Amino acid sequence: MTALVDEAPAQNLQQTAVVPRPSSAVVVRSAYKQYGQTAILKDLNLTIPTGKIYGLLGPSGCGKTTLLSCIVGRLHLDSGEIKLKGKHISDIGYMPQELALHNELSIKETFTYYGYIFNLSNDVIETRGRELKELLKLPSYSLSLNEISGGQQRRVSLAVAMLHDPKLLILDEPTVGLDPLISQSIWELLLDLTSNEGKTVIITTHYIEEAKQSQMIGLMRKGTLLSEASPTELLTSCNCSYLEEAFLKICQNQVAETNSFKIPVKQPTRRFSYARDLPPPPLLNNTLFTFGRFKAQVCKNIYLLRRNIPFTLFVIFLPLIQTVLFNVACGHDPKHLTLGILNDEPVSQTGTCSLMQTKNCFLDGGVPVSCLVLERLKEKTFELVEYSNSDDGQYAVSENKSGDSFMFRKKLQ
Ligand SMILES: Nc1ncnc2c1ncn2[C@@H]1O[C@H](COP(=O)(O)OP(=O)(O)OP(=O)(O)O)[C@@H](O)[C@H]1O
Repeated sequence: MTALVDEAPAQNLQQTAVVPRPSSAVVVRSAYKQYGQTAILKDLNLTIPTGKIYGLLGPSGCGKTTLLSCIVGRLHLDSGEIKLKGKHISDIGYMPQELALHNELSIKETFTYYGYIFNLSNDVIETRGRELKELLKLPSYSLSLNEISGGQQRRVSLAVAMLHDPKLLILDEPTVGLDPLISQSIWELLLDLTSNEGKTVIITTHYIEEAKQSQMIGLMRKGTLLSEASPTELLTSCNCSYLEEAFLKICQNQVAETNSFKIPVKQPTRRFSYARDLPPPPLLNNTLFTFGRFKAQVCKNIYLLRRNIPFTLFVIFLPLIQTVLFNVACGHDPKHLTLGILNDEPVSQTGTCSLMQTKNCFLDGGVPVSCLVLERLKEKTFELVEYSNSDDGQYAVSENKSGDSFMFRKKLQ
């Protein structure tokens, strides 16, 4: 078993109860995750109340994205537990840190594609799309994603996460690189969604001060949660005016505690060797086929093919050309192919097959079999060059219609 790095356990300012609150939208208990030999999440506990914005803060590389990926089921925990209030994938809207959109699709086509995935009707997609376009100040519907800026693409990605009106929104750095006014309008939208529509939002951000608008803040460092409290509680308990300052103090306290008491990190209660022993994903999906997804994929492929006419023509006409070439090349008799035949069977005194003989059956001693074969070959398109055995030597030369000479070697007796 790999020893996990020694870190102080999380000091939850607000609550350390193991039993989740009944209204919690997400509960994570004793979460462990490692990549290779490196532990990324270490005994992480986190509780996200329903109907609130939960700001997950922490320095780059502390494991925020890994945690969110485990919550949405993209990654599996090595041990521990994640419980979600929602049971279906459509209860979650996830905006990943890296943009996972098709750059060739237009904004409208992107909405249609993701709308179909979540079984939305065309009318709902149209109405929700227009609302989100307005709210998030998106550019023209007809522009494709590779024609708009990175910030605009992030807003399209946010709109896609919100399109199906999920109960839980998981947003990985939605405001990075955005105009402060647009960032502020996004925060206002999120506040409205939580206070008026009872949605829950988990948001990660590098801008610690903007997270002040969350109702709950989780401070993460090196794979553990240092603190989980409301912004006011954090500021009061640390006696600070700014969250940055409070975060710094909490980190310093953690380092001091680790150094003075050498607090060992709690080891995982269970370690697993086989994939089948891994904790179950938070959302179970037992469906083999979803019509909405199928429709979305077909639709997306049609959009992409429409964008690339030469490729589409190639895809349609290549099988056509292949079929014609196959039919021309295979299954025909070769034309103008000179075929020489050395007939060792005595056929007649003149050494040639007589047409008269073909009237009799060869079993009655009438037509030699070789003559029948030759008759059939003459019906074909070969140019036959015949030579019959007349015992006059070991070689014989003959010519075809074009005047080419052929030499047959007689079989030695
Ligand atoms: N697929 C992977 N294989 C190996 N290591 C990985 C993998 N993905 C992430 N890591 C490592 O896990 C650690 C945590 O990464 P993660 O993306 O969760 O951090 P983060 O807190 O979201 O950082 P940021 O704020 O910069 O996005 C990093 O050290 C990263 O190098």
